[in-house]
Amino acid sequence: MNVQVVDYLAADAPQKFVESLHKTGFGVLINHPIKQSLVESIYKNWLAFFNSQEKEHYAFDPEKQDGFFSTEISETAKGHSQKDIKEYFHIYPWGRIPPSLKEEILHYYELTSSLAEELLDWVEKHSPIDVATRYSEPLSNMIKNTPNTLLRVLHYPPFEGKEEVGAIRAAAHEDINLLTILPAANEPGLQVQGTDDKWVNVPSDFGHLIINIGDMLQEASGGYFPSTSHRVINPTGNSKSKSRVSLPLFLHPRSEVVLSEKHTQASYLLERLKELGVK
Ligand SMILES: O=C(O)CCC(=O)C(=O)O
Ligand SMILES: [Fe+2]
Repeated sequence: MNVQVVDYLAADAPQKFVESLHKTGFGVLINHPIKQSLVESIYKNWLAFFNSQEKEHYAFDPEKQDGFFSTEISETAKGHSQKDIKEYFHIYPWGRIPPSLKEEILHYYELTSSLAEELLDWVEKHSPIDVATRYSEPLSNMIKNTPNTLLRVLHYPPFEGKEEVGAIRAAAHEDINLLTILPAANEPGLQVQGTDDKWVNVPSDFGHLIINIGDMLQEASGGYFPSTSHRVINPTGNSKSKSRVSLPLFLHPRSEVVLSEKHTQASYLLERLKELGVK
């Protein structure tokens, strides 16, 4: 398993990046257009929010799925019995967002969503012809004007010694969506599982932009792009006393977009949520 670190500005970037996605389900970009100062500011401002009581005013809406999800109701990965050790806030442009954080986070949402359109064009252009003919419409089109793309601000709290034995920050899982864009977190821990089942660290230097395939692109590409398992392991040493903040953008097609002969975005999502027992 060798996740490539690709220079976004290099002439052969699209080809190298898409090859890494095909082989590992992950690709990492440097020299990309998302400013590190913006990411750092978001981490700082949202850490202050998570450390305040204000979050309690935004308890998540079970129907709409926007708002704050506490550690008590945090998700349990498929096939696992313990909750992940994390809390998070789900941002949709149409959803509830704390007013003082709104402008910055929506700016980030727009920037990364438009970068995603370019990256989906790269994926399409470098898909083998028999794979590309499966796409019901251009991949970048699938996310145009979508209300379904979700930005999750994640806070993994410092360890207090009271954590349940066996629980981890984020248990092994695959993402359900088309593509995920994730700036490197402020602390390490992200790992991906290779075809030999071994876990390897994803290159996550501060400033790296990590992109991974979700189940919907695996479905749409007939398995050519694998939705690989990943996880966030627990901190050791000094890192135990530190919060970890991360910011995955889960790109979702519009609900009516056809992914495969079997599924639209909506039917696929419903099937997966039923499996997870949340619908
Ligand atoms: O926190 C991270 O680095 C990854 C989070 C993740 O994989 C997820 O929320 O799906
Ligand atoms: Fe994930």
